[in-house]
Amino acid sequence: MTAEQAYVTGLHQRLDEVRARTVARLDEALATVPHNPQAVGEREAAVELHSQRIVALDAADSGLCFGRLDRHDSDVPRYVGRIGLNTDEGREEPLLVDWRAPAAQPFYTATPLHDLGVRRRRHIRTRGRTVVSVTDETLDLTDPDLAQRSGLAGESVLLAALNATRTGRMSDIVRTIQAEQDRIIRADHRGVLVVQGGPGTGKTAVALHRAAYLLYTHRERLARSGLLVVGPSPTFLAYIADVLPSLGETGVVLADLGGLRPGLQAHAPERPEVTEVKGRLAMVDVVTAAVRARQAVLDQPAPLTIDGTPVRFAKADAARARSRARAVSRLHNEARPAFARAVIDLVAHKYADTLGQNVLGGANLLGAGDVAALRREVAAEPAVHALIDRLWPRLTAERLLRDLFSSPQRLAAATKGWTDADRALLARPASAPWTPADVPLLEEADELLGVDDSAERTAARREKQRRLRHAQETLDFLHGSRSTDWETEDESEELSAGDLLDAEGLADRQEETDSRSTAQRAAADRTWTYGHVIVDEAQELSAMAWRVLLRRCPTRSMTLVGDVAQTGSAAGASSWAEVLEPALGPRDRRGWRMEELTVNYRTPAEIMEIAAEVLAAGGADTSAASSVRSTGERPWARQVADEELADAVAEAAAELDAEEGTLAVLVPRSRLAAVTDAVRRRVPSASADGDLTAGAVVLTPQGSKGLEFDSVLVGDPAGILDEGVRGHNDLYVALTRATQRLGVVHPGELPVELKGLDLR
Ligand SMILES: Nc1ncnc2c1ncn2[C@@H]1O[C@H](COP(=O)(O)OP(=O)(O)OP(=O)(O)O)[C@@H](O)[C@H]1O
Repeated sequence: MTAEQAYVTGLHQRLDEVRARTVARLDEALATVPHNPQAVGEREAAVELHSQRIVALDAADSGLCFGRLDRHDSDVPRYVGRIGLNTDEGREEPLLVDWRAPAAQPFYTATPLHDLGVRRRRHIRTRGRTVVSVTDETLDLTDPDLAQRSGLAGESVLLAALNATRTGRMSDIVRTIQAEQDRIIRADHRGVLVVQGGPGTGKTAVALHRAAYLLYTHRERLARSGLLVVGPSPTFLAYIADVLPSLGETGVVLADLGGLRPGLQAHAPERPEVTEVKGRLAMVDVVTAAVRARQAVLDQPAPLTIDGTPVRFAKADAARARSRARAVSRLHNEARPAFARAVIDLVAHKYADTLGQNVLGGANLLGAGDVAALRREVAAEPAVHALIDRLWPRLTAERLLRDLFSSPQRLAAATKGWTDADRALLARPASAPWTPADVPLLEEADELLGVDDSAERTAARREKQRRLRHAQETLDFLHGSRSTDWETEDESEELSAGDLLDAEGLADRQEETDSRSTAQRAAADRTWTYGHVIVDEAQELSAMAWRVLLRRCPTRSMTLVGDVAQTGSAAGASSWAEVLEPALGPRDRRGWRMEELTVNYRTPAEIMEIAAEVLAAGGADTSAASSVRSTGERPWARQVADEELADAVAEAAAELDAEEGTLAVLVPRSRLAAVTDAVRRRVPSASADGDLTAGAVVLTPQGSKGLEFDSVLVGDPAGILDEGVRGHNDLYVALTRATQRLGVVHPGELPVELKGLDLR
């Protein structure tokens, strides 16, 4: 241990040196005064690079080095840690190998049967900069202890990590990644990789470590294109938010479906049946029909008056203008200027016809120049613009959908062939808040609307002209104030700003450079396409949501992790093929490939036994992953009268809250408000807003997706079974959130699936 302490101290010294040098470089970059737009860009890039590096170095400080490999063919040990470090001279074996580098892989995957040249694997545990323990594994088949081992790498270190009390924030697992997880983390980035695994198999952990691995391995490409991680809810995103920064990676966009649209937080709750309808692929046709319905023709001719002259705009004119516009662009707003031009042309010609006839009482003798003048007159007429707005309004996605869902007539026209019951699910007032399931619909609408940016372009042109004028004035002033008295050589050789720049260059220089990071720019841009997209709890996504994600990632470099046995939403998937084939084609024929995780690291065996019964009763064709550990603590059930449920749950919550670690109370949605009130009265530290670090939290099973707690208390399991669209899956999710202990409080009979619980 003393030798390892000396080595680790050396590594920290090296880390400090590298950090000091990076800080100096950052200071240097900040101090430079860029003289042209390119230099501004270079400066920004240097500042970004050094700042990122400092963040990564700081993140690596805690637990810097955690492994050592002794190999058959080398006397020099290989140390594995959070980042790579080398000496200035560089030497064959780096001081520290980044856990993501190929040279570190044997630390995670070497076994006695496939030792990959490794003789001994050493796990080094540190607190701050102090080594607190060293655990060795010899990968020697003749080792007498070998038969005792389970095949888990670094078993005692792993079990210590798994038994640790939870904080309400997920932490990284770099020290104890298991071989089956490592294979997925390092899998080829191309194509769609689906990771199926039961609860607690580390899917989320693997997905996030894969993000860090890909950023390390494809840094150049992903630094430009960005990486998106999609999770099921804002609570979940808060839960995982620390993992990537702790691995030194901050440039990743984290979003849930409701937060994926720039500038919108669509998180209002919604009935599951409504979410299901909105998630159907048929909604593409509904949105398409809604857009086309806004490209109207007239029911009857529209009378117009241009400068006192009546002009009749007929139904056929509207139809002609519409076909002309549709021929110009598929996109509604982009086609609008063409529609406006067509209407103005048609009105101008009619106007010309009327005037020409009026003047001469016979054939129209007005020339092209006259018609052009009349056209300008027509274009200035407010009534014509009102007509254009009525027939082809400029639309935002938000306006389109609000108008659609709040109008029974529009809705009926856009959902031909639907049942009245399904249609009724879509109806809502215009003031209703947005929900996550609306986001794919809004995006679908954007795709059909496009943007009519002619106004922005005109404004940008004007702005550029303004800057040019200002720049020209500045240059004129500089020239004007320049000394004309060329007395000395020196002075004549002095360059003024005007010699180096023309007005255009100066105007460009005033244009703001975009100094936002890739992640910031990506998150603010709906049309951004990412280099890689990772989706957690991917089984929950609807067909419409898949379209959004595939649009964000046309290269299909994606990792989808989830468990089809945990699907709660009716819009989600019960088999990967069912959801992915329509969008991606068949498995393994370049459509998508699948990897599986098989070991449950979270839930103790005692609880998994019960959960497996629930899974089987729900008719799942998968079996639950096996647990790596047992706690010896039996899960229990307590029966209470229905009207006492909230108080009894609060009582039991207070008992569990006295135990170490975090606590979740999970109840059906219909009980959420009453139980939350009761629990908050008994356990004052309980969080009201889903803050997982508060100690105790009350959630629905749906809201607990992807999370974990030391203690879980399920209230009214029969209610969970009854209320959910896939009730057994919901109860399965609830039971498998526990890392240590589980209690169930039930009114009435205990559901048969839970008969294995100890009765209290
Ligand atoms: N190799 C590992 N070393 C240490 N801890 C691990 C390892 N793998 C998983 N864990 C821990 O197990 C727990 C479950 O992991 P995670 O949340 O990633 O599972 P999951 O498969 O996403 O679960 P679910 O589908 O139920 O949400 C976490 O606390 C995680 O840190």
